[in-house]
Amino acid sequence: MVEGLTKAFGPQTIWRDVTLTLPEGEVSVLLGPSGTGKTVFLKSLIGLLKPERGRVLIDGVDMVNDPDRKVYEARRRFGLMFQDGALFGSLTLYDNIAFPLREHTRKKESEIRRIVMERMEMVGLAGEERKLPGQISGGMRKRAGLARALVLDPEIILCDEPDSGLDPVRTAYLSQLLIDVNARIDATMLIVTHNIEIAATVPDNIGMLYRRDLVAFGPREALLTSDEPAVAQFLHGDPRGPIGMSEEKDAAALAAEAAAAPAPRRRTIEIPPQLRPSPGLPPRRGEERHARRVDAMLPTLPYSAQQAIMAGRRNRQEASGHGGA
Ligand SMILES: Nc1ncnc2c1ncn2[C@@H]1O[C@H](COP(=O)(O)OP(=O)(O)OP(=O)(O)O)[C@@H](O)[C@H]1O
Repeated sequence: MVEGLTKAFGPQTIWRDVTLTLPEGEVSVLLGPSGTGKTVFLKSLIGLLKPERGRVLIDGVDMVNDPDRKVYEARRRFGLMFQDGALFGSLTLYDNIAFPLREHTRKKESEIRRIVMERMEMVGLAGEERKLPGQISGGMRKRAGLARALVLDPEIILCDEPDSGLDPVRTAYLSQLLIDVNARIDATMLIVTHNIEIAATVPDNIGMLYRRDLVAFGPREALLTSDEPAVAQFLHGDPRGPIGMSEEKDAAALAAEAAAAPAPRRRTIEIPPQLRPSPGLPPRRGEERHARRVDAMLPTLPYSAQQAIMAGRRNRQEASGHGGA
């Protein structure tokens, strides 16, 4: 749970008064233009960066204000998947993935071996144990990073741009892998990405950081149908709108833009079905909890979001009625 979090570097406020609760066992995506502080946000959640104000509560431990020893202990509850896999270049994949177990636990090598092999199998890297990070593709490095994030049985998994540098096919595989991991271990997940395809198909919830603020956080359908100008511009990848090249446009620039060419009505985004776990895996418990939460908030959501949620449920029922997944 994040409460009133504010982070600045010197005079530069990155974001302020961010409050949100990551729903337990659900998958959430954090979107936002480059430089809005998404990575800084992830680092603040695990106590690597210290915001000036606010709290991050993980099972009673405040990752911002509690003593380092407690924060370090609580960090074990997180699995972290960084952009480039953040692997040690001189260690084999096996030793990279075993690293947190050797560092944080007193498990015997035989037990470590069992866990590492199981996680490598889970991410499709069985047989690659002896390779060095420099000998494998970027996609494999990311999967190795994910395997390493999983060895301590995390309750919360944070992924920083898991798709960066991947082609669309590898990105689709990785999306499926993230959903499968969620189905297997029921961890709370937060994925930072610019990738609209991931945002549209993977999460239960989406949030967006913009103008030093968490402008929205809610069910996937609510964000994807949002008419908030910055959210709609971002989702459509449109140069017209409040988001500028390197910073927000000021009011004069926006007025000049509107006078030069009034923005056409944007098409509503077609909301694709959310990915389901691969055959043979259990249903996601987070999905069931999400459905119950959404039921409770449904009347408070905009009409377009309600429609999208109901349509998605109808499609799912029809698909399962016809024997589909
Ligand atoms: N340790 C630091 N010291 C000073 N400024 C920093 C530090 N880390 C990040 N920043 C600044 O904070 C801002 C947000 O950076 P961050 O990497 O979190 O953005 P982001 O939203 O993840 O961007 P991108 O999507 O491009 O990765 C940037 O302006 C960056 O220069």
